[in-house]
This record gives sequence, structure tokens and C-alpha cells, in this order.
Amino acid sequence: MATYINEPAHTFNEYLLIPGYSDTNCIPANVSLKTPLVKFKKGEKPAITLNIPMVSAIMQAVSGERLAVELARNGGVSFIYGSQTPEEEAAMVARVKAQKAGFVPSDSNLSPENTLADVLALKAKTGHSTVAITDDGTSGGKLVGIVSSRDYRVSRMDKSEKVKNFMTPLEKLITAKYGITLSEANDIIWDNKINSLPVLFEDGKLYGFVFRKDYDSHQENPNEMLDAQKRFIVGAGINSRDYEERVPKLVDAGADVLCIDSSEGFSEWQKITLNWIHEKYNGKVRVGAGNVVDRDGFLFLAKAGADFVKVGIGGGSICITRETKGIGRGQATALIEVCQARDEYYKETGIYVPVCSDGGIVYDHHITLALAMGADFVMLGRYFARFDESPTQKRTVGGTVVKEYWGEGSNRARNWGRYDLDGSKKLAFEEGVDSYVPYAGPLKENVEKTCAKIKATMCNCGAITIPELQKKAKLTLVSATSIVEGGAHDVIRKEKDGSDR
Ligand SMILES: NC(=O)C1=CN([C@@H]2O[C@H](COP(=O)(O)OP(=O)(O)OC[C@H]3O[C@@H](n4cnc5c(N)ncnc54)[C@H](O)[C@@H]3O)[C@@H](O)[C@H]2O)C=CC1
Ligand SMILES: O=c1[nH]c(=O)c2[nH+]cn([C@@H]3O[C@H](COP(=O)(O)O)[C@@H](O)[C@H]3O)c2[nH]1
Ligand SMILES: [K+]
Repeated sequence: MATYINEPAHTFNEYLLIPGYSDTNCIPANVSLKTPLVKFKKGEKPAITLNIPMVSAIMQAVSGERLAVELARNGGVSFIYGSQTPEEEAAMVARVKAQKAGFVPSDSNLSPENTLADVLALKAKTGHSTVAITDDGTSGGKLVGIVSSRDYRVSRMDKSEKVKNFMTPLEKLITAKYGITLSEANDIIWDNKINSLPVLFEDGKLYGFVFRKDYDSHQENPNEMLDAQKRFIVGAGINSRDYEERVPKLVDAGADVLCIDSSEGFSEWQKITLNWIHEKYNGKVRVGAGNVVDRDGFLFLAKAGADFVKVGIGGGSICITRETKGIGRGQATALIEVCQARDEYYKETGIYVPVCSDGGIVYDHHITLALAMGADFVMLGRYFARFDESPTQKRTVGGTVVKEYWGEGSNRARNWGRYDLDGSKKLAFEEGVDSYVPYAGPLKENVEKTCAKIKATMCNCGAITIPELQKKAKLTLVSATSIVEGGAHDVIRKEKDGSDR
């Protein structure tokens, strides 16, 4: 006989937090949103800790390179979408990693024999105004000079003028030796009032630059997620089919963490994929798995070696999996059950496997609810799709500024081919929709506002860290009528407020 669970599964919107005692230490300025991204042993530190509990969904309309850089700059991590060829995905990861804060490999290089026209063309291509002039015109050649916009006047000079005639030559440049620390480099930049500092190896070959504006950027973005080489941390989605080809390319490109992207992860395919990766890389490549919606699914993936487990089937804003396939579970109930299993697994084994709540976050306070229910971080699609940095175009539809947002299970996303491997295109059915979301401006100000709300609520609950919130939170189910009571009611609103969405 089938198993029945007769209690209905609930969603975030059916819960509220009951405030707990807050002492005077409980102020937003004291709240830390740091949270583990990957598993760790009791007493040890996770290999990657997020500075804010938010990652972006593995989706074409969300996690491109621009969003990945901006989210990392603000404390979270993006998972570059896997619904593209392994080569394209690896190239995207590589471009994110090339934008490291601090020491930057020079991406604009010419030789002394190039011309002003070459400088202008290169500037148009890279958008960067500092060009390294090396003996062989490559980023690793011997530095002979620099051309910046101060070295030429387009209106007064012939475009065929050779670089060697107008560059600032090496002997007039302030340079530093390889091995210098970032803070020493920044001191030199400040003391000499320069915009860029070339860093050279002993033999005069160029290692890279330190730019003044990157220093400023770090001051403005104290939550930056950086690796040991000061490059932005970035994740990448993979699947359980072409991993032998895709994973090595992503690892070579510098991906810091991977995630098997699937609507349903309680499967041997995922175990085989996890095993292959952990054997090949000796456990050094971190990979999350999912999605699951119950205890059994979590324990299966945790034992199979998942570095984190993602929870959620059918709750996403563009999801129609519950309608098309009849699988899924209310997100809150699924999350609560999985987090309980995670805590038991930790007690038994001493291994803490972070849980990610994926999909269905509508209001900012749903993030706080997810954390209180035990999630270590949340994955968001719709939320990030609304920002300037998402990969899609801004459009005006019916007088509203919108951005496009489509599901990975929609035909639009599947076009790149992965679903046709078994030749069953005819039988394919859509599991996601193509839609618009209201445009909401830059990521930074939205994320800062969201985090301010999370911190304020945590203070109401008497918690200044996420683990403390998970321990102390008191949650109550609410009735349908009390949800009405919780909104503005029985007044005539002067304007419609959609600010949270
Ligand atoms: N979270 C959610 O509720 C949902 C998410 N999605 C998203 O849509 C995208 C596609 O998801 P899925 O269709 O679940 O992708 P998938 O690749 O996991 O699964 C597609 C089909 O391939 C099978 N399969 C997987 N590995 C295989 C292998 N090595 N050999 C043979 N068959 C194999 C699976 O069992 C499944 O039937 C993902 O981005 C996912 O996140 C789609 C629907 C719901
Ligand atoms: O049923 C589905 N059909 C789809 O086409 C689809 N695409 C993405 N996803 C999942 O939705 C999550 C994002 O959800 P939100 O927009 O609510 O943040 C994502 O992180 C995914 O888990 C899909 N689910
Ligand atoms: K299954």
C-alpha cells in the first residue's frame, strides 16, 4: 500500500515568527549573516562561508557573469547556468574569475610598434583605458611602458602614430615587484597619486596590475566573496549526464563550487555523479546536489557525499512541475523536515551538511522564515532576475518596465539541446513558463535592503547569528483570515505598494 501523509504541506506564507526576548546587544549592526556554503566536520570551518545567505538560481535568465560578479561583490554566490555547452559555461566562469579584486592580469596589451588606432580599437573592445605595452604585446611580456587616456589626444594626433612615441615609458613609471602585498600596493598607489600600479616579476615581465578603483570598490563592498587569490568566488551548475566532460572544464576555469541541477535529486544518477567527482578530485571539488523534499532524499544525498543539499520541488515562481507531473511538496514543510534530518545526521556523524531552500521566496521575510526553519541559505531566481545585472533585456510592457524571466524547464531554456539526448523531443513536455518580472534596479541596493530586513527580524527574535536564529526561533502557523489581518485592511490605500516583490 502507498504511504499517506495526511497533514497538509505548508508554504512560507502560512508561517510567522513570534518575537523572542532581545537584549541591548541585539541591534542590526551586531548581526552577522555569515553562513556555511559547504559541509564541514564538527569543530572545523567550512571551506566556503557565504557573507549573506543568498545564492542565485542556476538559470539562463538569472546567473550570467555580470550578476555573478555583482552578487559575489555583495556577499553571495551565483551558480552559472548549465543549460549551455560545457565550453560556453566554462568560458563564463573564467570571465568571472578574471575580474579578481586586487591583482588583475592585464587584459589590454599591445607592443610599442602598434598604433593609436590599435589603442582605440582595444579600448572599445575591453572597455579598459589602461593598456600595458610589452615587448611582445602579450600580458606576460616584458613591460616597456603604459598607455592610458592621459597619453594621447585623439583630436590632435594621427591615428597611425606608433605607441612607442606617446606611451609613458617604463623608466617614468612607478612599479612594484611581484610578492608585494595588496595593502603595500595600495599604499604606493595612494602615496604617489597614481591610478594603476604595474607589478613585475624579477626579469621585468608583467605579472598584473593593482588599480586604485578596485581598492575603492573593496572599501564599499566589505562583504565581497573572494578566493585566496582575491578573485570573485563563483559556482556553476552541472547535470548528471555530461559531467565527465563538463566538470573538468569548469574546474580548470576556476569554479569554486558546483551544484547538480535537477528538479529531483533522489536518484542513482546523482550518486554516480557525486562519486565520480569526489573520486577524481579527492573530495577537493565541492558539489551540492538536489532537489529533495523529504528526510529520505536528504539522507540519501548526504551519504552520497553532497557538499550541500538543495530543497524544493515545484515551488518556484516559474514552476509548473506540480501541475504537469504531480510531484512536489509545500516548501516550508519540505524544508522543516529536511533540516531536522540534517541536524540528526550532524549529531550522528559530526558532519554538518548545509541545506539550501530553493524557490518560492516571494517576500523578503520568507528568507528569514527559511533561515529560522533551518535553511543555511536560500537560492533565488525571480528575485535576482529583476535586477540590472541579470542577463536579460529591460523592456516596457503595458507601461511597466519589466525584465524577462523563464524557467529552465521551459522550451525556451531547453533549446540548447540537453533534453534531446534520447531523441524523445516529440514527447517532451514543458515544466516551466516564460514570463516577465517587474524591473527593480541595481542588485546592490535591493540586496542591502533585503539584508537590513532580515537583520531587523533576527533582532526581534533575539538572534544575532543565523545558527542562533535557528535555535531560538518560535514559528506559528497562521490561519487564512489572520493572513488577511496581516496586510493593510479595511482602509482605502492611496497607492499600491509592491515594494517587497
Ligand atoms: N526545483 C524544481 O521544482 C524544478 C526545477 N527544474 C529545473 O529545470 C531544469 C531541468 O531539470 P530536470 O528536468 O529535472 O533535469 P535532469 O537532467 O535532472 O532530469 C531530466 C531527466 O533525465 C534523467 N537523467 C538524469 N541523469 C541521467 C543519466 N545520466 N542518464 C539517463 N537519464 C538521466 C532524469 O531522471 C530525468 O528523467 C533544472 O534547471 C531544474 O532546476 C525543473 C522543474 C522543477
Ligand atoms: O518547475 C520548474 N520549472 C522550471 O522550468 C524551473 N526552472 C527553475 N526552476 C526552479 O525554480 C527556482 C527559482 O524559483 P523562484 O523564481 O521562485 O526564485 C530555481 O532555482 C529552480 O529550482 C524551475 N521549476
Ligand atoms: K527519484
